[in-house]
Amino acid sequence: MDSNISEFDSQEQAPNEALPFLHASKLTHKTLFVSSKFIWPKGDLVEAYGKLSEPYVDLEGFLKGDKKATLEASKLVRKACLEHGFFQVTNHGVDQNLLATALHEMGPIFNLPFNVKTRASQSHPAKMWGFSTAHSNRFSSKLPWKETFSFGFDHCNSFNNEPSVVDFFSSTLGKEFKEIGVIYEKYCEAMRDLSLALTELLGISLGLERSHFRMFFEDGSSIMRLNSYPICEQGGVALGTGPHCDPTALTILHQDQVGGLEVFANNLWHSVPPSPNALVVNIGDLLMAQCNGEYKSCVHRAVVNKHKERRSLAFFLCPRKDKVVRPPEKLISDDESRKYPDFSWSELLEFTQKHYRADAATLQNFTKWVVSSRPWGL
Ligand SMILES: C=C1C[C@]23C[C@H]1CC[C@H]2[C@]1(C)CCC[C@@](C)(C(=O)O)[C@H]1[C@@H]3C(=O)O
Ligand SMILES: O=C(O)CCC(=O)C(=O)O
Ligand SMILES: [Fe+2]
Repeated sequence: MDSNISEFDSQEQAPNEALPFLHASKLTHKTLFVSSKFIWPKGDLVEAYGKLSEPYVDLEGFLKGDKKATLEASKLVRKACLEHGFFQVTNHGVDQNLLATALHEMGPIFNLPFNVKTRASQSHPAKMWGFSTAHSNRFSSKLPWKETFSFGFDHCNSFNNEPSVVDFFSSTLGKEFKEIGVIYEKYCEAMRDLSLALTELLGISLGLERSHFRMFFEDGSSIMRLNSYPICEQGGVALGTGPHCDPTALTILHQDQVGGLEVFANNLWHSVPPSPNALVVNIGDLLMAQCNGEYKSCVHRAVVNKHKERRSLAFFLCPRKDKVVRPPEKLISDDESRKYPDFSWSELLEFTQKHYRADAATLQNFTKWVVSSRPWGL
């Protein structure tokens, strides 16, 4: 992993030469060549060894309040989180039509004309919302082979000064996108409800009050990201999203049936074939810090596809920005065993947006960065 704090600080904004290239490949559906900016180090390109045998957690009984089913589900979640931080959930209660519609409506969004996308692009590297093409305005190498559209979702109706999803769509994409904005607002509401329910399972699995994490997140403001991965005929050198842990707490990913998500476990990459009735869940850095490293933040990536465009929707659960991340006493044997400093979500988020490109070692490097800047240390 060659990204480091100074690289991000020192580089000037990358010229947008990637933009025409990506659009050229999309327009002609033929990849002319892969610009060197999209080529990843060989260490990041090691092929997957096989399929991941992650647990499929059936949530039906848990969501109905069945005590035995809840215990069973929490045991499966615990096993997955101790191993690699990744599992899938079935009977999750999210409306299948809403899931299908949210995936389908990504078409009109990503097929918008170039000038509309440019107007709705992330206006400044530190601004997270809107379109981004290969993050070419933020990075100058190892560009991800993807277009993204990101927006915020306030769990409690603009408590965190986030505009509503509907207002964001209308103001950013145009009034004709109001109805699509309603769909994504409903989608985010469903993801909020499911992710908060999952925090209860996580609390139970750690021997905490089931409300412990729910209370920490319920008045938060989460990140919603639509990912479009264009066809890349020259596979083997580019990556849709490079190896990383999500800096956030917990991610619920809904993917189409193309495939490309991979998880790093037992020192090997494993593919995660899409499962039509399941949603992917992975633990992020924030939750790993909240349990003092007991659960693993999932290392994952998205590989490119030579024949088909791939789409996914990622809901990243986040608390309020001023919330301080500190493990409960029950999970800390003594002060010496603290692996991470107390920090606010806004500190970690700002670190990933202004100083360090999130990768598979974000939390470790954030810890070094924080401890070096605080005279009292950890
Ligand atoms: C807090 C965040 C930063 C990223 C979006 C959310 C959660 C996932 C992060 C990300 C996807 C991890 C891989 C690198 C990244 C730069 C990307 O490829 O998009 C990350 C996101 C970001 O910084 O925009
Ligand atoms: O699209 C995928 O399969 C993974 C995307 C991802 O990991 C992310 O956006 O953080
Ligand atoms: Fe991710």
